[in-house]
Amino acid sequence: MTLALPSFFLFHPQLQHVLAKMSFLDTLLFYIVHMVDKFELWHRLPVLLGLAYLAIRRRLHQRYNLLHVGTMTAGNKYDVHQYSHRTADGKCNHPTDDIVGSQGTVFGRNMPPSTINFGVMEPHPSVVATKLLERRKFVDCGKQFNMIACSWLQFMIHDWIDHMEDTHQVEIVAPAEVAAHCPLKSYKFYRSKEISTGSLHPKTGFVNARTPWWDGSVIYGNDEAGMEKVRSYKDGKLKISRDGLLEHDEKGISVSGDVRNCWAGFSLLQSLFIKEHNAVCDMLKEHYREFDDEKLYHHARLITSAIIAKIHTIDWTVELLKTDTLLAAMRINWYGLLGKKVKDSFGNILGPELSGLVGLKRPQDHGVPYSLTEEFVSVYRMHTTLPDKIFLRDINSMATKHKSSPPIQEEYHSFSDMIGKEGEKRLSKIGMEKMLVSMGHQSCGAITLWNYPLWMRNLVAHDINGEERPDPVDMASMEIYRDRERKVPRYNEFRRNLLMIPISKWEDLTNDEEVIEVLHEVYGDDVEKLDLLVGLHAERKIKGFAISETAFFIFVLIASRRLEADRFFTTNFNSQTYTDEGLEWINKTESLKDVIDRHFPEMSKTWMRCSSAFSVWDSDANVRNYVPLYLR
Ligand code: HEM
Repeated sequence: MTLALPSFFLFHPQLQHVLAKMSFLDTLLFYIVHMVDKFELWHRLPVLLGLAYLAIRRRLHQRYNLLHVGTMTAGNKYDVHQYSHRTADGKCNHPTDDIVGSQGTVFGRNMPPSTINFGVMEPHPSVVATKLLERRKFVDCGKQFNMIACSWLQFMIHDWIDHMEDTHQVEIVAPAEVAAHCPLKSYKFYRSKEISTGSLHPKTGFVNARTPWWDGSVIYGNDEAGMEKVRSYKDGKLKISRDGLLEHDEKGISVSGDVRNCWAGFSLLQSLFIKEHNAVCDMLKEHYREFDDEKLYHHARLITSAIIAKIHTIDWTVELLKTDTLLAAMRINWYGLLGKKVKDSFGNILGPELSGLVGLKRPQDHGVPYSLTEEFVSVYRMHTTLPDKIFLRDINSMATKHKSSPPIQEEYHSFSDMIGKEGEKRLSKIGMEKMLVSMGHQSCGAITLWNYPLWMRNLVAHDINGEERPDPVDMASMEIYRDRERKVPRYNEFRRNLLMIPISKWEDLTNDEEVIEVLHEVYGDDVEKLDLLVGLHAERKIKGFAISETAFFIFVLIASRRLEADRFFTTNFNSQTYTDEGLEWINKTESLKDVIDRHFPEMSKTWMRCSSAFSVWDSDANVRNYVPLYLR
């Protein structure tokens, strides 16, 4: 039995194709979602109804937006009991296939590769970058998100994804129309490495150089060699220098799990979580005297990775999507509808909705082996969050009653000076505490058009080993090229594939007349041509959201998947694998502020007025709301 299609979708063959595959129940659920979307309603609904909408959406995306790229079994069976820890390269996590999720596996997809045949140069990426992306005047995020939150983004990206490159180069030459405004008239870069998948659809895929699991590889490395480099081989600990910052090799490159395109704020977070790892080792050693270096390392890695995942879930994301519904949704992902107290007392006995995804009896991949996806990479292109300068605070002065000190006027650094080896040198002069307090007080860039840092249009990018490349690149235009090269659908096709209502005119996207005028200039009247990155930055935002709704729906699917598909957050999230004390450590850590308090006991008391370490530190704390969350 089929239901009549809403008129919005009748003209879009790909979507009809998806609907044709839907069961009767899913078609019905899709109609509910679609009706709510027509009235742009879900985020205005009371919390419980909003949660129901998101639950339906997630179910639909789990069924229709997970595409495996490659053959279904790539690896071998193995004895899970031999691997009660995370391996260096991400192997041996999936219960029956040792390769799934390991370094060097192929990116999955949330939708078929783009079917619309615009050329990779249409319109020219440098035109798009110059006319629609490049920063005119820095737009910040207000008090919602600070530079720690921005660095956290990169800290996570470098845990999960990095497209491997080919040896063939592409050259992009700016056309005459914009050449005078492009810092680089031409630049070269390597194509993304595309390999045959051995399956029919898609026939090719792109390779992830990092382990896609939430395994802390940003500090632990992505393979044996990376792991060996960072371990001290004493009491399970990782290498860290006396000033609390990363150690450096003879070339001045930091010793850490990931060194590519790093900047001082990113390396600061790496140091903070190495400190955390080492503190966990001390705690474990005190309670489990029989543990040797190896056991301490593996347990501390599991615990620290879980803390990172928990902070991202119930602290960072809650600040990114600051609404009651998302506060409830993210806490449900970790603790379930019944909340922390019930879960702490009884464990995960009632399944994903009531007890959360963490601690489920079995990992759940919805029939598609775990990987991160091309679309996930694309929606995380958030370089507009990076500012032009980093302002330093004087932490020796007295904090004012707003727990703030003005930036030291003469003490700021151009952002580009904070990158790579130069950035590391500056960071060691600034020191960890001053940098953390300064980043806490500075708002990061807003995810909007005309906010792409100009300095990134002439960027010296790094090789995988942190060495500077000889040829600078124009990141703004390269990002446009990358999505097209990887056949990620453009904005409108992307929305249709995500069961969202496509736009039919520029006014559906934004009210900003100036933006509409330039969209016309670049894309004419053809909304199908609109690049995903531009659409995500132009889209009207939901109140409280720092990102677009389109990007958010990919997060709804993938944020859950990172937890529910991972054996170490499900079957093995128990005291046998983590130890009792380890679970207790994770349990009592609810936020980044808790981690900061552990290592800098006076810092938040003196400098942080707000509730989360990811909002601007001199902003007001959340006002206590006496209405229970689910009744709001
Ligand atoms: C100093 C800070 C940063 C620098 C220098 C930097 C630089 C780069 C470079 C050179 C690439 C590779 C581009 C390519 O070859 O396609 C890249 C990729 C990327 N960056 Fe950044 N980035 C920085 C911060 C961030 C932040 C804050 C985010 C926020 C989410 C971010 C998200 C991404 C994503 C999603 C990719 C694509 C990865 C892939 O293709 O697999 N980056 N970045």
